[in-house]
Amino acid sequence: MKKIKDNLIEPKEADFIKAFYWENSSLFILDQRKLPLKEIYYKANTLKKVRYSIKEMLVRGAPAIGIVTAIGVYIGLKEAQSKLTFPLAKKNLLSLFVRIEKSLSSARPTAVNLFWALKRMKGVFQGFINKIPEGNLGQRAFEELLKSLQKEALSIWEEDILANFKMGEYGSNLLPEGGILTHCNTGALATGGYGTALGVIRRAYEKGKKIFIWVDETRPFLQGARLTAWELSKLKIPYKIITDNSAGYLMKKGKVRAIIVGADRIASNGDTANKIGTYSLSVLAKEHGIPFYIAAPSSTFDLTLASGEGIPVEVRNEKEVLTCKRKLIAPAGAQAMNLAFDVTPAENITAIITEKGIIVPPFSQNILNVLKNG
Ligand SMILES: CSC[C@H]1O[C@H](OP(=O)(O)O)[C@H](O)[C@@H]1O
Repeated sequence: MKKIKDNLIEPKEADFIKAFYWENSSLFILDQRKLPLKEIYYKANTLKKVRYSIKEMLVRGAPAIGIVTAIGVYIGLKEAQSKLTFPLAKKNLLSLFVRIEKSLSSARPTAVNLFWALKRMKGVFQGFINKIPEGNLGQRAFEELLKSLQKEALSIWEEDILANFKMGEYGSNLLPEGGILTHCNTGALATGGYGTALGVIRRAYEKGKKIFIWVDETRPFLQGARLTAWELSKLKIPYKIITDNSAGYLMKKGKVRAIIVGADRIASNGDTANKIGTYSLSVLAKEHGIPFYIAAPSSTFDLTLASGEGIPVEVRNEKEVLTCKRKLIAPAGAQAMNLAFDVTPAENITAIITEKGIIVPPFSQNILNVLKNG
């Protein structure tokens, strides 16, 4: 690979581009802000760079954010190692972990996968230091801790890919033939690989279903027009990009047989946070009697929440709405409200496709059953 400038490396060639890859203890993140025109990897080898890549959406998508967060915990500790003196007091190691956790948890608020991953990593961390009887940690023990954390992060990644395959299998049986509408990006770029909602679409197509995809452009970040279209082109799945405002009329004209989207946080009653515009789609789907599916792994559920009321909705910089390619598209001094997500009420959702099985209403009863016994 050639290094084109600090931390930006352009791959010579790649088969199916991954949202990120791990090489010599460094994380290379595909800068999704530059797709589909440029495929450039950002070398995230410090905690600050990992946090930056999540916050600025070089990497985005709930499951992908979770995996990168998990790897970020390892990178944060690895980076600190050279500045530590051993034997290291446990309390100092704990405060180092808390600093890393605080940094990553403030990157983006809505995708619960970020916090789920932090909790998984903290469990390994806590379990490890609890096994160290004395108050201090030697260099060798620290190396062992790093190995355990790296192993946990990589298994979170592998589990996600497997979950995608299972969701693809379950969901592809649900999808009808004909026009399928999807919103935002839920493919390999938003996950550990393969995709959630786009993984269901991909699997249905691989199984020979005659489907055609309506791709909501998904302003302002254009995850649909730039990322989903890019993935579908590579997969040779037929699609057309539509403006977000066209979805309703296509439904009225009978062009949409089903809608399938991803999720960033699902409450225990089935209320679901997803990219802004999802709620409107769900209302239109209900109006037109069109099935509305959510595809998400179990790591996207937040069972501490009774309903979607408690889901934090990210508000991003208004510049993302007011500009295009850094050029102002609104009058000078104009202001914008840049809600990055909305919450779809459970009653608008036909079914939630997970790697543990398909959850149907009443969600408040069935979510726990499927997630526990699936
Ligand atoms: C695989 S679900 C991805 C989920 O995340 C997206 O949000 P963002 O691009 O801002 O990270 C969108 O809500 C997708 O449904």
